[in-house]
Amino acid sequence: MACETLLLFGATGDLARRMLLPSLYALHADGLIKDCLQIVGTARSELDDAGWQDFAKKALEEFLPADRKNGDLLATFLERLKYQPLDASKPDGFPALAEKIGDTSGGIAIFLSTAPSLFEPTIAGLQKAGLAGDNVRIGLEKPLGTDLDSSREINDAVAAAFPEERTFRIDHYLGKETVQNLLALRFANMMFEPLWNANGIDHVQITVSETVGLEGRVGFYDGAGALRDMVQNHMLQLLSLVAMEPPADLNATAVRDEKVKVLRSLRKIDSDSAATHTVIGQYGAGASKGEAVPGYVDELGKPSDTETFVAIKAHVDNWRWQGVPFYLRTGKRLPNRQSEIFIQFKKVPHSIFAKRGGRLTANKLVIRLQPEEYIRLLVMAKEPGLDREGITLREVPLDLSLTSAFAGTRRRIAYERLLLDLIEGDPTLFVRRDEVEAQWEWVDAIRAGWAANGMTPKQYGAGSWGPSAAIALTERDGVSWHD
Ligand SMILES: NC(=O)C1=CN([C@@H]2O[C@H](COP(=O)(O)OP(=O)(O)OC[C@H]3O[C@@H](n4cnc5c(N)ncnc54)[C@H](OP(=O)(O)O)[C@@H]3O)[C@@H](O)[C@H]2O)C=CC1
Ligand SMILES: O=C1O[C@H](COP(=O)(O)O)[C@@H](O)[C@H](O)[C@H]1O
Repeated sequence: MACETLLLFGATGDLARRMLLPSLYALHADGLIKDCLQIVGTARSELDDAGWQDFAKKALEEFLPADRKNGDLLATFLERLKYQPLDASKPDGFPALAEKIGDTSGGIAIFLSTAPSLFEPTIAGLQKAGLAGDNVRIGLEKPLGTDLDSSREINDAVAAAFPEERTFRIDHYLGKETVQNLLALRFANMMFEPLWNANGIDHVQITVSETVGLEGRVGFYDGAGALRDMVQNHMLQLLSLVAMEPPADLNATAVRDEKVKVLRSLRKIDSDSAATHTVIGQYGAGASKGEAVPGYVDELGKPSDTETFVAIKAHVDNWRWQGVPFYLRTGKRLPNRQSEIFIQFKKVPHSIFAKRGGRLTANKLVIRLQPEEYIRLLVMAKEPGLDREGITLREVPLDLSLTSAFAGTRRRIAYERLLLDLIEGDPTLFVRRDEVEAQWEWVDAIRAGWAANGMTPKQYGAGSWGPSAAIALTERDGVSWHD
């Protein structure tokens, strides 16, 4: 039987250059994909096989870490690569693509790394050329629409050719090692689960902060904004992993069933609550990592009301999380690149140290996703001494540095895992249609609330933690952001 093909749309794009080709090289170098698997790239650019191999070689030279570069492996990797020029918006080029692929009996894993406006014609073309059979899976890069309606349209177009079990929607955060570790932390340890609810937890914070600005993605970002670019997908996926019930199994259905229950339990933020439960900002000129940087509209070259920062106070209305706020915050041009989940536990019900001067701070758990990966539990300890003038208690960290605990293990980039799962057909770390749609439904209501309240982004200086209103959002509840 013939071997499988990986068919990559958007083969000449930025994502292919920075992430997909380096990830595929890593899978090749580690012997994780079959020797016979061919990688067929396609885009409009008029390249031949050698031209795309050259493109890939340059991308790998630029984006592979020095210790991963190996001339022999690079040569054998490039031999896998074939290229077919194609305008995916037109059906006539697809038969030539099918011909390039050749024998499809080994199956095809398709990855659409193109704008979603191309998904519909691409799928129609694939179908017509006989490239959408039972042994074909399709991976879809985000964004999956701009709202619930457009997302449904995309999902319907995909579903016309690919049933849900062969549709793999990418959220690259699910491929990150520490995100998966969240499942291990919660469900492979006995100590957290009894406290992982409204009785034990005061509030949760999820921060995904970036130092970068527009990074050349002007056209896309200004039409999206932080809510749709980051919250609708990555942050709601993180929230659902933090808040979900223990799945009965690690299989795709069990995990996704539990996540979607959380997403459906999110309390709607609408025109009544948008102004009190959300804050939007847009960066002005400032400094990033010590260097002066222009503001968003200067980078963009025109006035804009697009938010580059959003903070939200969310609630999961179910038994487990009643009364526990989930504060979400994400933005561009913030002081650090830092993604983390911060769990603030409740205070002990009674302090036996109070009369002796001992002051208690409630426990905290920090799950740092990037740039470093660690899990840190802050616990109270007594300072050594004879305590003649009272007991001094201090918060001390119990640290699990994943980087050092697994020092001999290479940290893979998210797309390595996701591409391998797509090739092998494991959907666990991909997003199901009902999840995406629940995410859009929640986000759409927020956007409608902003419009109804005439909310526009407040300015914040590049290099700051967003508008001061974002600080007020939590301080009103007596909570400080964990910076
Ligand atoms: N870059 C990133 O970091 C991220 C990107 N994404 C998403 O991934 C997708 C790809 O992003 P990115 O690589 O940055 O985008 P680019 O604009 O860099 O690349 C787009 C790719 O699509 C191809 N393309 C454009 N029009 C057509 C067409 N009519 N027919 C066939 N191919 C076409 C382009 O090649 P050519 O011009 O030769 O046709 C190119 O290969 C986008 O949806 C983006 O939002 C998501 C998360 C992060
Ligand atoms: O999907 C996206 O994610 C990146 C951030 O990803 P990370 O892995 O670097 O945290 C973000 O910059 C981009 O705007 C967004 O589209």
